[in-house]
Amino acid sequence: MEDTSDFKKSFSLFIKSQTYFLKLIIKEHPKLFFLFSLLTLFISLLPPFIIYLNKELIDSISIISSNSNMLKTSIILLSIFFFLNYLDSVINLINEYIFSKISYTVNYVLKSLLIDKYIAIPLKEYEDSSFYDTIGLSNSAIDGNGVKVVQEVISIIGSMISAIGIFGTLLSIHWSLPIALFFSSLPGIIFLVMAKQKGFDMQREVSPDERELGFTDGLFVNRSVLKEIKLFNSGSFLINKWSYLFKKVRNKKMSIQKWEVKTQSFAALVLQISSLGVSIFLVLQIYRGDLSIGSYVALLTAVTAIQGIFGGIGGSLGNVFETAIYNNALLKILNYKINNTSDNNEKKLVDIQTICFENATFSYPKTSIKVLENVNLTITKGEKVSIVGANGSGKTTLVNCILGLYQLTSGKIKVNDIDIKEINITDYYKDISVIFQDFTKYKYTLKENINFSNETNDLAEGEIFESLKKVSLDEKVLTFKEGLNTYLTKEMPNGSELSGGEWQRVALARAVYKNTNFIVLDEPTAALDPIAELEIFNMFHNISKDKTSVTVSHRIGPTKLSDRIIVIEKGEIVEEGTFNYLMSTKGLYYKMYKAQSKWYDSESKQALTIT
Ligand SMILES: Nc1ncnc2c1ncn2[C@@H]1O[C@H](COP(=O)(O)OP(=O)(O)OP(=O)(O)O)[C@@H](O)[C@H]1O
Repeated sequence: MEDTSDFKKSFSLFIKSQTYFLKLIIKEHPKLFFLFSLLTLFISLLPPFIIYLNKELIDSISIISSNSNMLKTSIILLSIFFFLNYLDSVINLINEYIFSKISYTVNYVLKSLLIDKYIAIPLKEYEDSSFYDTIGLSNSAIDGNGVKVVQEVISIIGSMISAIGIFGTLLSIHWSLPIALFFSSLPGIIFLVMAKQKGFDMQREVSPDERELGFTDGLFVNRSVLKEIKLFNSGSFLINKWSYLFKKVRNKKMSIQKWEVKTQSFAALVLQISSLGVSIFLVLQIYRGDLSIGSYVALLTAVTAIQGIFGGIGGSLGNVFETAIYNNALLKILNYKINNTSDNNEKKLVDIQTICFENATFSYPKTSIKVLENVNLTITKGEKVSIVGANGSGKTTLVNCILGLYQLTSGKIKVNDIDIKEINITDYYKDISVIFQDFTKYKYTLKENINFSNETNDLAEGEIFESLKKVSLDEKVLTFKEGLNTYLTKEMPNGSELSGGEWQRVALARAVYKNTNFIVLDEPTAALDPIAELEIFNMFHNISKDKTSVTVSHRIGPTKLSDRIIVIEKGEIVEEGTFNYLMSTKGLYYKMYKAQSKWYDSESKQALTIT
C-alpha cells in the first residue's frame, strides 16, 4: 500500500501530467475542446431535469383516468422526456467522436516527441532494464490513450454538476437524504480508487515477465528463428518456456483480477446497502402520506442515478489515477534532459582532422569491469587503421566511443583537439559513415535502405545506382522488377530477399552513397565467402583511398593493407604499428596472423596446431 508521501508525490505528478495534456489539447484543438466541454456541461444538466420531468409525468399519468386534460399534458411530457433521452445519447456519441479526433492528433504529437526523445537519449540508458519499464509505460500512455485522462476529468466535473442537480431534487424532499446518500457512496468510491492503484502496482510486477513472454511469442513468427527451431529441434524447449511464462503472467494477472473482484464486490455491497436504506426511508415516507407516487418514482430514479454517477466517478477517478501513472512515465521521458552529445553545441566541425584518445577508460553502465583501460591513440586524417583482438577484447566498444555513442568513465576523446562532449554531434556524424556488424536490415525498399532520405529525385537515384555499382550489386538490381523501389523482403508485393553477403554490400553502399571523409567498418566481412571477402576488402580499399578509415576485423590478412594496426587485449592497446613491424616483434599480432595463415598453409605439417 502506498504511504502518504508516495501518494502526495503521485498526486503532484498527476497534476503535472494532467496540465501538460490539457495544454497540448488546447494548443492542438482549441475549438473542438471548447465544444466538447460545452456539450459535456449541457448533458450534465440533463439528468436532474429528466428526473424532475419523470416525476411530473408519473403524477400526470396517475390521474389521467380522472382528468382528461392530463392526456395532452402526458403526451407532451412523454415527448419531451424521450427527446431529452435521445439528445443525451446523441450528444454522448458526438462527444466520443470529438474526443477521438482530439486523441488522434494529440497521440500523434506525443508519439513524434517520444520518438525524437528515444533517438536522442544516450545509449547508456538503454542498458538499464527499468528504463524499458518506463518505455513500456510511456507507450501504454499513448496506445492506452493517456489523453483520455482529460476526458475522464471533464466527465467527472460533468457528473459532479449532475449530482449537485440531483442532490437539489433530493433536498427538496428531505434534508437528510442527500447527506445519507453521499456518505454511504463514499466508501465505495474509495475502494474503487484503491483497487485501481493496487492493480497498477501488481501490473508493474508483471512487466518484466510480460516482456520476456512478448519476446518469446515473437519467435514463433520469425522466419529465421523457425529455421533454427527446426534445425536445433528447439521447439519443445521454446514451447515449454513460452508455456511457463504464459502461465506465470496469467497467474499474476488473475490475482490482480481477483483482488479487483473482491474490492469491487465490497464497494458494490456498500452501494446496495445504502440504496436499500434510502428506499426503505422513501417507502416509509409514502406510508405516512408525505410522498406522491410520482415523487417516489422520481426519487428512486434519482437514487439510482446518483449511485450510477458516484460509481462512474469512482471508476473514472480510478482510471485517471491509473492512466496518470502511465502519463507520468511518458512525461519522464519527454522531460529527459539531453546533456551529452548535444546537437546544440556551438563547436562546429567541418572536417575531421584528428581523433585522439587520452587515457581513455570505459565501463558499461552498472558494471565495474573496465572494457577499455588507459587507451592512448591518435587517428590522423587519411590514415587507414585496423583494430584487431580476440572476441570481447573491446574493439566494438572502442569504435562506439570514437562515435560518441558512449561517454568515457575517465580520460578524454578529442576531435580536432576539441573534447568530443563539446562538439556539435550532428556535424560530426555528417563526416562519418559506419557499417556495424549488426547493421539494421530495414524491410523497406533498396533505395530507402541506402539513402535514408525522403528526397528521391532522379539525381539521387542515379547516385544510388552508382553506389550499388561500386559494391557490385548493380547486376542484381537489374533483375529486380521494381528496380531500386524493390522491397528487400518477401513480405511485401514483388519484394526480394538478399543473402547475408548481399546485405553486407547494401551496408557498404550506404557508406559509399554518404561519401564521407571518415569511414568505420566493424567486422565488415563476417557474412562473406572468401572470394567475396577479398572483393569487399578491395572494394573498401578503393572506396576509402582518399579517406580516413578504421576497420575492426577478425581477418588478419587484409590488415596488411592498413597504415597502422592496433592490437587490443582485455581493453588495452598491447601492440601498435605497421604489418612489417608487428610481424618482426613476434607478439600477439604475429601469433594471430600465424594462427590464421596455418589454415591456408598446405605445406605446414602442423597446419591445425595453434601455438
Ligand atoms: N552493453 C554492454 N553492457 C555490458 N557489457 C558489455 C556490453 N557490450 C559489450 N560488453 C562487454 O564488453 C566487452 C567488450 O565487448 P566488445 O563488443 O567491445 O568486444 P569485441 O572485441 O568487439 O568482441 P567481438 O570480436 O566478439 O565482436 C565484452 O566483455 C562484453 O561482454
